[in-house]
Amino acid sequence: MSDHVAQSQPVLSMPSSVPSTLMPSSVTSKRHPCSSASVTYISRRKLVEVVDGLLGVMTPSSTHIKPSVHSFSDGPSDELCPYKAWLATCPSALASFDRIIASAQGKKIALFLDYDGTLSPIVNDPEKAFMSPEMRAAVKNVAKFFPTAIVSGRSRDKVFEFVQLKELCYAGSHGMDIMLSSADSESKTEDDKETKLFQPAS
Ligand SMILES: O=P(O)(O)OC[C@H]1O[C@H](O[C@H]2O[C@H](CO)[C@@H](O)[C@H](O)[C@H]2O)[C@H](O)[C@@H](O)[C@@H]1O
Repeated sequence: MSDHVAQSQPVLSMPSSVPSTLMPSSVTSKRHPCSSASVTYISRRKLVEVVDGLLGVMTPSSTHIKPSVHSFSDGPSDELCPYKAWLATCPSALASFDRIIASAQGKKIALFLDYDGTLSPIVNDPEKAFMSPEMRAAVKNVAKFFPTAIVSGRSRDKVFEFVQLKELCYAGSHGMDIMLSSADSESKTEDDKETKLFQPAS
């Protein structure tokens, strides 16, 4: 998350493709005073509702494999257990939702999601790591409010094949291959589409 122009409320950019009829009353869209961009103001209650909906669907498929104590602990003292020390500095985002919401205040929010073990359950056959319709709907919903990207070790095409949401950005091959959202590209020229869709990694 990066600092942004908001004063008391989070300020989120909304894709222009979202019809105003779909916007709940706690979300308003206004022309940004300093540019032609449309800026969406979302209430804290709505922010919690939208993100909480995604987390609710995501929690069961998220991998929570606690490493064996034997592989990490050198002795009986908790203080010596590297896994616990690591957790203290890198707590689970799913268990830190309140802190994340608090620190989102006044920031522009973008959402970066992993695919395997986050949006899909871990299964034996990688070709069958399907995303549930509920998960797809939850991700589609958050993408109405925040720029949303999936970053994966898989190829970009494979992740798109599973997810099938044009409104997202996709980074495949651990970020080496990036495709921006193509949801609003229909009206653009072929040159513009090429520039927008295929961004070389730097
Ligand atoms: O960066 P990610 O989106 O987390 O991708 C990492 C790897 O995901 C896939 O493998 C993992 O999921 C498989 C399906 O559930 C599972 O069978 C495998 O054990 C997991 O490691 C994918 O097959 C790999 O190519 C990705 O690098």
